[in-house]
Amino acid sequence: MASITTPQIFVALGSVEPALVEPLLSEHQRLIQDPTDEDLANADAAIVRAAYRVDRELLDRMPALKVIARTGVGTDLVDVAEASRRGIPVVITPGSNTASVAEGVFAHLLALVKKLSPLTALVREGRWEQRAAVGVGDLEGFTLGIIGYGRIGRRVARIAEAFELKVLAYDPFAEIPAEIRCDTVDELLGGSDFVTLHAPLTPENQNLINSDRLKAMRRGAILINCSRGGLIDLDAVHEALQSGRLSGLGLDVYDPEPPAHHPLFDHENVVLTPHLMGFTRQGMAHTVRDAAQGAVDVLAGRTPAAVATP
Ligand SMILES: O=C(O)[C@H](O)COP(=O)(O)O
Repeated sequence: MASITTPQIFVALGSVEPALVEPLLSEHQRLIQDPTDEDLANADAAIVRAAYRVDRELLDRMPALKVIARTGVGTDLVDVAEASRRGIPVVITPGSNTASVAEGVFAHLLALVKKLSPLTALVREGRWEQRAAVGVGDLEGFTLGIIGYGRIGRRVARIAEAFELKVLAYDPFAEIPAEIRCDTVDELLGGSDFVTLHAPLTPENQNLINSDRLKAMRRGAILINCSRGGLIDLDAVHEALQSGRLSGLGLDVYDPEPPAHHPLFDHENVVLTPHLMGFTRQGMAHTVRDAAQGAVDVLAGRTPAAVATP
């Protein structure tokens, strides 16, 4: 007589492409998008997108959960300590979208320096205004300050070399070559024409870029944030754009997401994307597959490639 096996349930918290997950699942495992309360109650594994909060209350609703798999490395919205207290590992996917995010930083930076959005608008309107070129710059010879020197920060530094940018880096936890290392955030801000953030959102890093820090920046600097929205104080940054302290701002991340409209969104020297510099076609394929594979590994009793520590 054939035995009846209860399927293992993978719930997607936030949208994931089924075609990336399903090939990794056995015939006794199934992926559920938009899970109901009952699906959550039966879930063995949760594949969690960046903007989805997994707190104590949600964990209570998933009593059968054996693994959480985050698409990416940022676990600021996952209560890793509580999950670990319940014996639930939190799989992460380091490296899966490093190139995507690092390239995204340069997409924002180049769009701002080369004024792509306003110039596109001019040509679209039939206005051939080459005098606008006086506002268009280059990267070569300027200094890029990188706050957070993990995988993504290091990748940004490598790409920066090809543009012949000078690089400075600050990270209290990472090893940084002496010739580019800054000992304080203010030292980095004061020495940089462009600043990009690659730090995790922790209680200490909340509003890392606030009005005092903005005063430490070079006049006319450009700020790019493709890490976590909570790292910057948007009101202070808006003021800095209006006063000319900042000449450009590139944002991929917000707090909360999706964000309410902020007046700085209307500023012409701003480039805005909806948290997908790490979730490009390629970034999505790698992060979702790595996360799903990690969950499959845990359920099979294998050690996953990487887990978050509380
Ligand atoms: O889930 C996502 O949206 C992507 O993996 C991006 O997440 P990240 O900002 O943590 O890389």
